[in-house]
Amino acid sequence: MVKFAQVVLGPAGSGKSTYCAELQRYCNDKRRVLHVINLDPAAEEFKYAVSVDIRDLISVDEVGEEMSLGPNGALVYCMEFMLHNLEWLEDKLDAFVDNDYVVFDLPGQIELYTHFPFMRELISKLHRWDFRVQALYFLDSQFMADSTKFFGGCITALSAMIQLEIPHLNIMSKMDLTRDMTKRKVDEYMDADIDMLISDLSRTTPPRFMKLNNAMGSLLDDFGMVSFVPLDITDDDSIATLLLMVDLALQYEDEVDQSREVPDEVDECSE
Ligand SMILES: Nc1nc2c(ncn2[C@@H]2O[C@H](COP(=O)(O)OP(=O)(O)OP(=O)(O)O)[C@@H](O)[C@H]2O)c(=O)[nH]1
Ligand SMILES: [Mg+2]
Repeated sequence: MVKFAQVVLGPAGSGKSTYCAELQRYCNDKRRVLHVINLDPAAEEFKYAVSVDIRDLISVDEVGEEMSLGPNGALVYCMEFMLHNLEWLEDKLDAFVDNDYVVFDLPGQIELYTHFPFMRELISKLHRWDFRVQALYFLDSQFMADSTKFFGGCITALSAMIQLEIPHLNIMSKMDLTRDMTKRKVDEYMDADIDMLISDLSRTTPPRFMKLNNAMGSLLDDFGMVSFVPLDITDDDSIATLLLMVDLALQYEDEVDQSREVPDEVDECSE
């Protein structure tokens, strides 16, 4: 029995929850079942139908009040609490059937993926529960404003990828906000030429950082971290292209086709 999961991560405000909502709408239109799981214990409202909500287990507000923790401490506590009570999540996910497609909407505090082992442990559990998992790391298009920002964003994406050790796609979200940029400029960032980025960076940083810039550049290049899939949430073709890429990576269609074939075989046997 196989299930499929996208984990949607990235900095605060990068468009993760909006993507989950739009992907759910798109899948509903195509009559494809998609469950969205909210794993943000500080979330306040949703634009999607929530199938599982971490706030039914624990929320930042409760923890903040009862333990006198600030918002980030409370968030870390909530994630730890969930990890210690993973049977709660397992029970909920057990209700889904073979080939169901699940999207995890995660909090925007990137230290949860880069400094703490929560996500890594959660993903290893998902694998044990027969999920094929794909990470989508969101950066929003304002990260293309300059190469310093872009570099910083790529480094956080790399850090998350190394921590999680699962198939990873970098997504450049909010592409509807880049309509006044030339296609050439956009293409330059979607599949960035590392030498060009480094020389751009060298113009804006003091000369003593040159070696560091070069080292970071070749690190990002080695991991293929400077290429992005553009996502314009206002365009269904853009959503379809991204979904197709993830489906191919997860071999979703193969699995669905195979399970469609099973009843025929059973019929043949019973004849
Ligand atoms: N123009 C535009 N705005 C967007 C897009 N996606 C999200 N937004 C806006 O950006 C803001 C943040 O979007 P969210 O989807 O809440 O971002 P998030 O990554 O879930 O944020 P956190 O949960 O705080 O980490 C909201 O005001 C959205 O309406 C997009 O594709 N285009
Ligand atoms: Mg969100």
